[in-house]
Amino acid sequence: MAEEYIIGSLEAIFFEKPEDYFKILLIKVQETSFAWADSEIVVTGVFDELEENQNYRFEGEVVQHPKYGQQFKCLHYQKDSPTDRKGLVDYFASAQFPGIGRKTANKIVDILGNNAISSLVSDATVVEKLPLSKAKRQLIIDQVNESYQTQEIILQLNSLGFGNKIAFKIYHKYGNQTLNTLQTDPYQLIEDIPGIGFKRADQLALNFGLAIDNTKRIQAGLLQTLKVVINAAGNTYASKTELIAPTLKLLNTTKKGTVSDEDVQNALADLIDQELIILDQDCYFPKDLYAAECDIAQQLQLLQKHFKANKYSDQQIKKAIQYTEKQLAITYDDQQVAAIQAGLKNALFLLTGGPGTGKTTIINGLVTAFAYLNDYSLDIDDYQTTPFPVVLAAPTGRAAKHLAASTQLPAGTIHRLLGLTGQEDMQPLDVSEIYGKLLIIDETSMVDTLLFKLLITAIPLGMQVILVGDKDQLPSVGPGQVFSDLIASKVLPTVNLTKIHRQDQDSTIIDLAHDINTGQVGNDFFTNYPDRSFIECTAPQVPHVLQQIILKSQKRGFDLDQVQILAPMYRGIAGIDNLNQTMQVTLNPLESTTKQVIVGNMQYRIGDKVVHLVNNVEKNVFNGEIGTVTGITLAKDNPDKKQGDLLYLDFDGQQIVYSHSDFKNIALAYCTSIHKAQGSEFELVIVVLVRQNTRMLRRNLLYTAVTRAKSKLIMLGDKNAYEHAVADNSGQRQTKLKYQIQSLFKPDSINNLATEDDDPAGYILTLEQIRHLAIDPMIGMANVTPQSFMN
Ligand SMILES: Nc1ncnc2c1ncn2[C@@H]1O[C@H](COP(=O)(O)OP(=O)(O)OP(=O)(O)O)[C@@H](O)[C@H]1O
Repeated sequence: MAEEYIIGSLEAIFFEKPEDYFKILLIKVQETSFAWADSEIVVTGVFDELEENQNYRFEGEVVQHPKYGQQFKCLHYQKDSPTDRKGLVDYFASAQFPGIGRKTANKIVDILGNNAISSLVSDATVVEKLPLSKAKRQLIIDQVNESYQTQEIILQLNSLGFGNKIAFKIYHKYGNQTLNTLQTDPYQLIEDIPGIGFKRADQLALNFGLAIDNTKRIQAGLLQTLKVVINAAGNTYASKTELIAPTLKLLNTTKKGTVSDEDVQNALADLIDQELIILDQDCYFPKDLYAAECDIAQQLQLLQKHFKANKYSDQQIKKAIQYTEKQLAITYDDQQVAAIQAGLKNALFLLTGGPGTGKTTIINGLVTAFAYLNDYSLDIDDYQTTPFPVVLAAPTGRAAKHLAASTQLPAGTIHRLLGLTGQEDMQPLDVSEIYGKLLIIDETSMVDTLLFKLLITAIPLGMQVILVGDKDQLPSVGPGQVFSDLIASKVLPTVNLTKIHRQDQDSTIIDLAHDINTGQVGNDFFTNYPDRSFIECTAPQVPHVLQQIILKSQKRGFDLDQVQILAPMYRGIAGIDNLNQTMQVTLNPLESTTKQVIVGNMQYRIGDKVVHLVNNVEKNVFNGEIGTVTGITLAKDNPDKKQGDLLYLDFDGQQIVYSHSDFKNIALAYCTSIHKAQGSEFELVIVVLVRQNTRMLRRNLLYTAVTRAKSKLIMLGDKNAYEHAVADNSGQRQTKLKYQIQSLFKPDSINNLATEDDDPAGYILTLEQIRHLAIDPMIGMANVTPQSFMN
């Protein structure tokens, strides 16, 4: 269909969404290619900055909006440059060209003719024909370029396959150097423009005829490989071997020539010279991760240096602990007392321990004792004008809520604390400074190197910091293993809690977690207890067995949100994707009247359990949070067709409406990855490990999965997959943070309280042979009622 057009001036911008340049405009019509009786028309589309009263030419089509009637949907637009004598004279004599009056404007049009603007845009040297001062000539070129070159460049970017949204981003970055940059160094776009990766830049480069062995291409290939290798392994650096071969593979995919090993080695040396890759003792770092590890170590040293040691006497601390014990009606054991003392005495203190060892109990104790020593009120209402002295934060929304509930104090996510939206395209340079006297971070093992760097550099000197976590859990999703590196440095005050305090007579889950942690698959590993059972089955049997378990658990009173299935991988018959489909069919089947929204190969229906995949501070939902679909409006029933289908989601009582562009941020959550469940706990956890997952199976993965279970645990799958997981303690990542810290701290200068793990209280029991599929998965859970979980 031929495109229609409108020429008209901008009267008003009704609506705009700056993040994706979408706007709704009211245009005063001058000319149209179609019949239009009104003097105005509404135009919608993606636009860069527009000037009111300026004439534009819009190309596109007339559409019928169900509510607002006929509108013009614009696909391309440009400033409509005057091409008649009067328009041109008005233009050059306007306020845009200070110092040029009508007389000079007439002269300009005499010399350059009615095509004056296009001549100036396409060839700046024509300005020399004008009998004007150098400054005025420059003014004319600058103004004309600013007004008219933009659209030329956007049109060219469009013709290279960039949509308007990304084209505007590119143009804003490079201005009138856009086309030059694209032709000479398209790989620069990977660094500068979020959304452009190596593949797209390489396509562009090869189209522009860049040689296959061009140094910039090889360097971009190396940087891309480094990024991929690091993200896949979670390390903060790569070895040379990890870099060279995959880079060659990446670059030699075209038939236009080959890149040699020597070319890659030379390009690598160049990148090191330019400090775009940092080489430190055979380790190749991306510069941001290298800098982050150095900055973390330095900031830790600064915090330590500026901390007023011996602020409180031993006597004062003793008194504060006695007060706290009385206040909280508790008697701390020796380890716990040591932890509270260390937290009060040091600039930075690390507290680690497995489930039930009293981490939360100590956070509460520390806050109470700290407030007592400093005579601070812990009543938030007393802080209308001054910041609350104790700042509590955690890496996920759920962990933050848990922290707030267990301390009865305000707690938020680290992102919110730092003023990050969670959708930053790049590592932000600045974050909000933290105000307060004591900072406590829970679930620190989930914080990656780059986020930790932002956090630690936002802490004012003099503020005390307590990092709490379980060092044996999975490390962060992003590169690094900050919490365990800090502990492993052995130069920072640390207490490793080993005594289990949870007094649950029948609970064997915590013992199992501790066994896993010490690498023991005792004979009772696969035994069924009142609170846990194991069902042996192969991958193809998993979906059916799970169906039976879930239906039974429902009969026994477990709500859907109390039960969580966890698996390590997405693909395969026992993978997360297939298990979600199976569970959806079982728990929320499609019936003739069911409304559903289809997104790729996923369907969402009212009642479905969903997980949020990214942090969204604006909507106050975070990566890993689990919610429910509570409503659906299908596009066909939505008067505002532009919105398409809508999903109404409930995250912990918070209602959020999601339209099409948000759907990529959610997934079904009957089954989630173990990583996504970090920082959350559920009454009943069902873990699925099968032989196909062997590549992923590590001790810390199974430990993290098992410790998500509050009261019931069902393990499902291949016995040897579990045995393999327990045996494989190779979950350590490659980082240099530990060494960076050690290089700045003298080991003897710190009062290191790290306690070695006690000898594991081993349960050496005989292996019970189970005829698993015949076993009731809820074995031992017969007396469970919903009330069991209410207390
Ligand atoms: N000294 C103590 N005396 C009595 N009970 C204690 C003591 N320390 C901890 N507890 C109890 O032990 C249980 C576990 O403690 P807490 O919740 O602090 O551990 P945690 O390490 O935070 O566990 P998780 O990581 O599983 O949440 C709680 O019920 C707590 O009240």
